[in-house]
Amino acid sequence: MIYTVTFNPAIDYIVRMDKFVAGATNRVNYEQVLGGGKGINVSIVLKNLGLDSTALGFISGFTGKEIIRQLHGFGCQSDFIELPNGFSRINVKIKTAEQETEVNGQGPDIPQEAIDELFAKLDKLTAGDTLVLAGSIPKSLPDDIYEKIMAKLENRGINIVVDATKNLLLNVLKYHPFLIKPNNHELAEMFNVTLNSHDDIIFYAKKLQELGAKNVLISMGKDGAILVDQNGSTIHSPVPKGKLVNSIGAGDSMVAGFLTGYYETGDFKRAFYMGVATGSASAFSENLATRPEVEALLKTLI
Ligand SMILES: Nc1ncnc2c1ncn2[C@@H]1O[C@H](COP(=O)(O)OP(=O)(O)OP(=O)(O)O)[C@@H](O)[C@H]1O
Ligand SMILES: O=P(O)(O)OC[C@@]1(O)O[C@H](CO)[C@@H](O)[C@@H]1O
Repeated sequence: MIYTVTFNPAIDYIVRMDKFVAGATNRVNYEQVLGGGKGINVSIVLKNLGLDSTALGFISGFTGKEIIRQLHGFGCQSDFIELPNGFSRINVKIKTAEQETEVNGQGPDIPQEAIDELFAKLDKLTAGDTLVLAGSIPKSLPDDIYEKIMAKLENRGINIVVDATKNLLLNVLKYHPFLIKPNNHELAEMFNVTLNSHDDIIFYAKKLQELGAKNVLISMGKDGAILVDQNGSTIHSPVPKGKLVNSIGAGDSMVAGFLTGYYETGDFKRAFYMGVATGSASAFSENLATRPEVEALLKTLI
């Protein structure tokens, strides 16, 4: 079974307007309310591609109920821990033709008993399971929480995927995650460098491998992606042709596509192209990628 963990799920309130002026009253001409957060997006796209998963994490309040309602609407399973306090955050994504502005909520505090409950659920995972740890964690938690989860699950034959930034990611590398997916900006930030070429990106992706990651997938938005896999092969792919509509969740879709390609074929090259096609299929659509959209783009890549 695949499990995803979202520590800080969100309602994504996506609005479009001609122009956004800070300090003024702005009126939208399009709005959408989507249940999200990185792990939840991964679960939705996995389901769209034909793979079952169980979404874990913490949920709270009226927004939490809506997130679960939408997730179940996609046919996904969930086993969230309901917090007694606060409400799951609302993340506002403001889009104009020129720019995207995000205002992400902070989310509820997570008490120690709720963390213990999550650890008890994770303790039931067995060899052959996959665990996707994705997204930021609320301010109330220490930034070694992913590390603690991985330490507990070490040597149990569980494939762990981590999609996180900075220390949250760097601290888990010694536990040999199966897959990590920083974007090129996050990679540069981690090493405090400027990345000027694909060779630079490959060099630092390999450094992440030296630090312990097995497969390193670097996403580069409209410039495609690079994979350095556990067998030492490196592949680059541009994105397929299409029109950008909404890139929110493109990275999560890429993770879901990679896992689907890998579990269907055991082939990293196929997994990589499936990841790129799935990321782009989401970027080219208002909603997260569907299987027919992914298959259509995949044909243009390989
Ligand atoms: N403008 C775009 N055009 C085509 N494909 C895109 C575009 N943006 C993203 N993608 C696809 O999605 C993949 C992941 O995108 P990106 O690098 O933006 O991830 P990310 O930064 O993790 O995104 P997010 O945090 O918004 O989910 C890219 O490698 C590419 O395949
Ligand atoms: O604050 P985090 O957890 O880093 O990111 C949260 C978020 O931006 O990520 C998803 C897109 O990847 C959205 O559904 C959600 O709003």
